Amino acid sequence: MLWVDKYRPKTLDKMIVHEDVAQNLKKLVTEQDCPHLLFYGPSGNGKKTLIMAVLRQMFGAGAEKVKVETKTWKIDAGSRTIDVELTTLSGTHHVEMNPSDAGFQDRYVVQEIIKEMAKNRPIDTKGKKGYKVLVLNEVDKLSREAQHSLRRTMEKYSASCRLILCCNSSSKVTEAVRSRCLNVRINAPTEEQIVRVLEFIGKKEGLQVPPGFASRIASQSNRSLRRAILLFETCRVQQYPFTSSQVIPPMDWEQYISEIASDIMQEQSPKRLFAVRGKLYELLINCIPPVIILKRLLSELLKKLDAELKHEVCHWAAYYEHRMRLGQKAIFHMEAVV
Ligand SMILES: Nc1ncnc2c1ncn2[C@@H]1O[C@H](COP(=O)(O)OP(=O)(O)OP(=O)(O)O)[C@@H](O)[C@H]1O
Repeated sequence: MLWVDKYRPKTLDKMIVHEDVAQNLKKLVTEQDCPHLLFYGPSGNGKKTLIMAVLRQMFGAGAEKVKVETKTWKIDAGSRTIDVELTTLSGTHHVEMNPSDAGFQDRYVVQEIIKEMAKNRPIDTKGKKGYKVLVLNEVDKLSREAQHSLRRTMEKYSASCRLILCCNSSSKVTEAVRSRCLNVRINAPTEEQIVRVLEFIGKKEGLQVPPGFASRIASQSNRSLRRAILLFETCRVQQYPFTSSQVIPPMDWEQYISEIASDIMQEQSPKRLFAVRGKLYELLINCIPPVIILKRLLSELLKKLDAELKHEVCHWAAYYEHRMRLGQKAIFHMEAVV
């Protein structure tokens, strides 16, 4: 098991960062009827970890037992029937899914599937009526229509179901949905907090970590906890015992993008564009999200460009990034930027 999974804190009391948020959530879950929750913040910093711990606090250790199901739903949309395939993770008291996976059919997922799940009210062990939790990931990627439907579901079934929404950017979630949830922002941890987590893992693994080594990893991690832990594990595989001068390798996909940026700068011809397209495909095949590729490519290009061109390149990158979000085939838009 990778360290990021092995050392993911399981309960709200064991959090090494965001302890204050965890304690507030604990109070909320134990003392009151929990509202709908919206977790947002940069990637790799503990949203999922907190959500899992909240579920554990609500339903006990049983919340961790989940089964993965991929089902095709037949949805009646007026004159025709639509097939929507969706993967869900379901436990006894909760269901987790990523409704934006259904692409432009996402509103059917919200209108039919989520509504159906929200309707059924479970009965707890004491015979009282309990509630079900639906965890929806990447809600910022949902279309407007889907978000409007979500708002209706939230209102109508609030007695039988609680929603826990998770996303990177709350500005892409409509005001109507945001205002019906308790918004929980999960900030990127500081470098000191990252060092604390790395030292904790080092201790658990029984490693000798030279002074300053953890803080070097933290400063290269871009304040992402997941990235810092992955880098730490890469260093461990590469060389142990650690030395204070040991090179911390960059992520290979990042290095690959930096090569693409050099290719673009060296020559601007159809032949080179063709070669770059192949490399972009390679990244997409390895499941690097297109938006992340574009962002990274832009930051690599900005390092190499003349000051007067920077503004224009940023403008076109932003323009095509927006179009990419509206469209389905990312490669066209990435190529347009190149
Ligand atoms: N409070 C914490 N204390 C210690 N380690 C943590 C904490 N929160 C998260 N981590 C570590 O950071 C890793 C990444 O966290 P997590 O998967 O929760 O991020 P995320 O914000 O949900 O990311 P994404 O938005 O990309 O899904 C976890 O695997 C875990 O090892």
